[in-house]
Amino acid sequence: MNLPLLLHFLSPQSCVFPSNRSCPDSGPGQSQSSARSLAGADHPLAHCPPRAGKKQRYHFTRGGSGSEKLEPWQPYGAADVPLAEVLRHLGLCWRYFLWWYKKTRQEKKYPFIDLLSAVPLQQIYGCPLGGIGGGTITRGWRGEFCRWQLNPGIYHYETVIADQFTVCLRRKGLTVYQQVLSVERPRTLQDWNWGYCGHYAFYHALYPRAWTVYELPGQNVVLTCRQVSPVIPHDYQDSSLPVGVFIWEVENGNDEDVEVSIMFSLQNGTGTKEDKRGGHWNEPFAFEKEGTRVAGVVLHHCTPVNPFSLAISAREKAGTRVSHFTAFNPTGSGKEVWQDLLQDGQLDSPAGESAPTEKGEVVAAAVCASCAVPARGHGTLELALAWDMPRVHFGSKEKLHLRRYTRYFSSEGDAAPALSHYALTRYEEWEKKIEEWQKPILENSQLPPWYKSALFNELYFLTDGGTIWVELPPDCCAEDVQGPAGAGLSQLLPVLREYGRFAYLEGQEYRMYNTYDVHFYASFALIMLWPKLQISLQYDIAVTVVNEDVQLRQYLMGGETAQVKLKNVVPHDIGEPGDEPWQRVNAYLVHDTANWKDLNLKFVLQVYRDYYLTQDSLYLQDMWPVCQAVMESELKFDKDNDGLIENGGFADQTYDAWVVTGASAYCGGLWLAAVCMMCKMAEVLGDRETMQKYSAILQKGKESFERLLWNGKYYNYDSSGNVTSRSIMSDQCAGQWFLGACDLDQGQFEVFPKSHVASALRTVFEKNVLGFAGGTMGAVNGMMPTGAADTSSVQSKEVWVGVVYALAATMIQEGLVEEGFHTAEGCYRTVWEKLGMAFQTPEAYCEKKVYRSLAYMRPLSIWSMQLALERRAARAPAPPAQAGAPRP
Ligand SMILES: CC(C)CCC[C@@H](C)[C@H]1CC[C@H]2[C@@H]3CC=C4C[C@@H](O[C@@H]5O[C@H](CO)[C@@H](O)[C@H](O)[C@H]5O)CC[C@]4(C)[C@H]3CC[C@]12C
Repeated sequence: MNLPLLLHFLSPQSCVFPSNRSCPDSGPGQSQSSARSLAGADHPLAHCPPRAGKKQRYHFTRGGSGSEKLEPWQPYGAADVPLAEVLRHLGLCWRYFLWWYKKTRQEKKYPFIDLLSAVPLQQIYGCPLGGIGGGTITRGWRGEFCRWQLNPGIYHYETVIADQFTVCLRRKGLTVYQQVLSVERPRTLQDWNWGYCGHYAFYHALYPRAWTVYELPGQNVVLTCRQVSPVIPHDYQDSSLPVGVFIWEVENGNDEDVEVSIMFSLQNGTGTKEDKRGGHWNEPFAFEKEGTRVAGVVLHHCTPVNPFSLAISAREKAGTRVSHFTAFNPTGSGKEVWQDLLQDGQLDSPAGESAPTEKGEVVAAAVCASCAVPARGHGTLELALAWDMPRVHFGSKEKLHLRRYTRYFSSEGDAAPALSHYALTRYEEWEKKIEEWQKPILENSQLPPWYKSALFNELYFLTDGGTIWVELPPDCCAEDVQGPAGAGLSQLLPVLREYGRFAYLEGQEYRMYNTYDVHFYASFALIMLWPKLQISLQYDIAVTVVNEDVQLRQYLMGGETAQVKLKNVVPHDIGEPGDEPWQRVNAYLVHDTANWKDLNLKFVLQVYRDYYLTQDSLYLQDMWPVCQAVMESELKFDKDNDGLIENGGFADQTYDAWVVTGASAYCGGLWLAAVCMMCKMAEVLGDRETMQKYSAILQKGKESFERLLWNGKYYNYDSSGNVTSRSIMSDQCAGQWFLGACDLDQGQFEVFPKSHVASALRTVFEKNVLGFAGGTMGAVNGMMPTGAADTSSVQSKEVWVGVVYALAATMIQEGLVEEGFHTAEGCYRTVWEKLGMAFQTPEAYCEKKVYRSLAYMRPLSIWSMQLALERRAARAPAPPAQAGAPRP
């Protein structure tokens, strides 16, 4: 049964309202009761898309006008940090302030982290539009176009009020209903009929798709807008396209025919001051190919840096008419457009382009698709949004980059019509592929619905993480890519030529690309869904390893001066969008990460994990010398030669404000896992000498690890003997997590005794999960054995969502399946439900009031839960009816 029919059968019959402007409790700010009655409701429509069983609600859903009370949480501010902590970091605060002042006030640039003005929390976001690396436009769950990332890595959080869908219904040649499908009542475009009653709409999102169901009060007509973006695992072509499609299904519940028009209006720009700079213009277009015609308007946005065009369009077919309005003033009353539509359900469609805007002027355009829907029948209207910024400069403007999609479409800035046509003729195929991919998981009745929502919806960050995917210039030679040191990687050029270069931000607020200590967690999503992008990213990291940047700079945390990048160490990140990523690495200057203990290990762990999952031997061969080089660097951290590295008495790993001294569960565990993988790789590659070297280290190191850190129940935080060295760290089994993911956790390769791993995980579950916030908010990073949270650092008392998903995966790997799901569920419910942070999952939150760094990379680690589940299912003899189901 197709979706509209399913919806039709489930539609409530009681929601018929006589007036097209009234709402049960109308007015600009709707009452909470109407919102709540839908938001948490057992509204029948909440169960529908996409073809879910009635009892499954595995999407992110919202309803109503959205004014329901969500808790007013705040980004971390000075007031939330204990005085002792501030005093401890006085030097950092001062150095950061000086650096921030120079960056923002003198150089007029974006800082890579702006601690002094965090992005304010808006609990409005829904599913973003667009494929990978071509820019993203996020819509809110109420339908607004509100988050923009067209310049790579740079976000604008601005609702553009002219960007709307409007419906017009006509019966017997007369317009009977015309409504902007928005709950807003703005001061501009006041001749439009705003204030659609949110009570009649319901939103569902299951990334990369979303559905909004609108009942039209008093009309007995139901509209479902299905939003689709081309995000298709293992597809490296269509997944790169900067497009989104809106398929409007119309259900006519009346005994007479109705003519339905959907108008899509869009401002020329993204709601910034650039929209008023002048020189922008609009142009109608029609694009016909292989018998299909698509028509609409291209909005040329002519900025000096990174100019782009937007295109709104609809597909013409028998019975569907497409019309347009080339240019109107979105800051005026909007009367001309409104009346034009009202008159006959179509737009005027003048030929010719609009005059370029004057300075201070803003321009918008509209496209309209109309069809007749028979009595008790249904119709479909297909509209699209495409954006085309093929050539991009980062902040430094040194290098010109061509986006990935220019491989398939023009790079001249004229591709918007062709992109629109392609999207409108291919989206059905995309949907089929998305369904094929998602179906086995959605239909697995043993998986809880919240997990299905979390798994797919958290994936938004792969596109909306400031993501950029570019082509290697055709004339690019090995030295351009490898840098002066010459990495000697045989597959570097072939891989980058074939799959391009991929980078995503650590977070929308932490603007560093491919932050490697964090990508370690998130990389599961990439290796499982777009493995070639993970391989390409690893080649980029390998190149940076062998190169250096001898420039000196002062580091903010300790105040020491040191080189930007040392040879033979993994960088923290590959640069920031405000500068020249890939070219200049290590935008992060809080610590000198050459002394971090986790980065090199995380490279080795990913290399073997990637090899294990892809069986790509050429990749393994290329990465092997790089692994050896970074392990040699790392060996220097084993100062007492006991086979185990020691931390340096500062926050020298991903928990970059949590000090570690001596041997530690986190870095020591990662080290042993990496040493084990070195042995395994040496075995695969037949390198006996290296195998022997690392086997000896592993023997010694395992013994030291157990002796220094095992306390009978779990591994101590560190061996310093400080007051908090017995802190229970939720991430203490990170090494085991990777070993388990590669089936390297038993027999000859067992690194951590199985009984110790089980005991440590049970302790974490009991203390950090159940003992924190009533067991409902995931796992706190650090917990004292007494049952009080470890408050020794700002980060020990935080919950890190991505760490929690990784912990849950480790639990599942170790057979603690129920515990794993309970642990992860706390984070999903906290972020997506309690805090209203849909599609902006933060790095961290505390038990009360504060969170840190919205829209963050690490939570993509939820895909490691999926890997763990798939592994278990593959290992278990599946009962015939439930093949593929996890066994609790
Ligand atoms: C003016 C402030 C609002 C108040 C001053 C108090 C400060 C002394 C500290 C309070 C909070 C600290 C910050 C917490 C987080 C940070 C993020 C970090 O960057 C990335 O963080 C990841 C961990 O979340 C890490 O894994 C990544 O590799 C990092 O790229 C940089 C340090 C800091 C900003 C930290 C600094 C000190 C406080 C502001």
